[in-house]
Amino acid sequence: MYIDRLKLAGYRNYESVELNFSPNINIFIGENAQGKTNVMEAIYVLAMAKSHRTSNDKELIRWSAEYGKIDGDIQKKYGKLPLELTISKKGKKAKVNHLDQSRLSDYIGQMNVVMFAPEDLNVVKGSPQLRRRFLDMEIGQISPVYLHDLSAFQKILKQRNHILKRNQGKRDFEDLSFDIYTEQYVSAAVKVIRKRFDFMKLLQEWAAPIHFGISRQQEHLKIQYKSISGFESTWDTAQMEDFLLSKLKEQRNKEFERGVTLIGPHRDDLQFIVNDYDVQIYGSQGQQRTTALSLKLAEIELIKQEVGESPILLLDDVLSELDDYRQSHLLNTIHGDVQTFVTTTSVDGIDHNTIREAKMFHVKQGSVDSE
Ligand SMILES: Nc1ncnc2c1ncn2[C@@H]1O[C@H](COP(=O)(O)OP(=O)(O)OP(=O)(O)O)[C@@H](O)[C@H]1O
Repeated sequence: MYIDRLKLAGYRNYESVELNFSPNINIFIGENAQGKTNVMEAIYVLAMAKSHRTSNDKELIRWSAEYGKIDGDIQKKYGKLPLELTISKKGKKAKVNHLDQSRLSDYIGQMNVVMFAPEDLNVVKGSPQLRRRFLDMEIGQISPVYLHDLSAFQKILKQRNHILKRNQGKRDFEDLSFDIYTEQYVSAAVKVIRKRFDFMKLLQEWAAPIHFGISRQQEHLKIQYKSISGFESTWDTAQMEDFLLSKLKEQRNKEFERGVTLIGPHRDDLQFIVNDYDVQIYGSQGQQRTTALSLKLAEIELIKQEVGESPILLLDDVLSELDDYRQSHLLNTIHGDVQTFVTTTSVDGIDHNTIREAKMFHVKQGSVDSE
């Protein structure tokens, strides 16, 4: 799939702009703080109904505007798909094919993007929260059911935490409604973890050979889902539910002592193993970078397989950061098949053939000129 046309109104530093893209490579050049990332972000938001760099939607609205609007035409195998997202102080409204969507979780996934930005390097070395967010966003793109399950889980977690907080410090607390919440919590938590396990397995299958290639046949990458509950990936749903319930019983007094739910997908993590050691702890910066790149390339392949179309690739400020070998590996993988957006302050350090083939956009203070 590719995005043909994008129109921004009242979005970040854009008052109003309309852009037509190449289905292949599009390069956005400009000095710092001119609005290059804002365009990448807008494409991402159009796909995910959420920014990759803030959870506060109000930041997306231009300072002087009442609302921000992103609309774009996506070309898919079966034809054109117009998407529209309006962000106001009251919330977000989405349209597919000019028709209002009542639920955002039904909207997400119409258009698939893979974003690779400098902060993605933190997926390996940053906090577990970043890795969980990575997982949730990626699974959500290919599985709307996952987004429903995740929001059901978050709701029940909040309710359960509320009871724990209200009764914090009590020992041997007995309450029927808490037991009912716990049962609902277990079933919602296991649904989320089950899907994460399945996704990780698929991602690992794609990422391992890609990583082997980028590391010049030197490194074997393994990605593991680290469940705080101690689940095994081979367990079925019933085994997981029994196990989680018994763990929660064991931890009951501790949970009331702390006033929060201590076990579940909100505490889980991912682990990246290269040649039997943990890259997060022992990996060099180059190895962490290669791992992050392998993950992104694996995501492209995974989306192709699951959705049946290539996602759109957004490379924000990272292409010139990669050495020649990694850059050419990336460009060979996507060549001619994946619509790609690149932002950069200078074309120095970017492969000449890529520049020759690309449509160039010059960005200056919220206005864009194309060549
Ligand atoms: N809500 C907003 N309303 C108006 N302007 C905004 C808003 N949010 C951010 N900006 C402006 O957008 C500009 C930053 O744009 P952007 O993040 O796209 O930079 P960039 O061109 O990618 O630069 P860099 O190369 O440094 O990453 C800044 O000038 C900032 O003040």
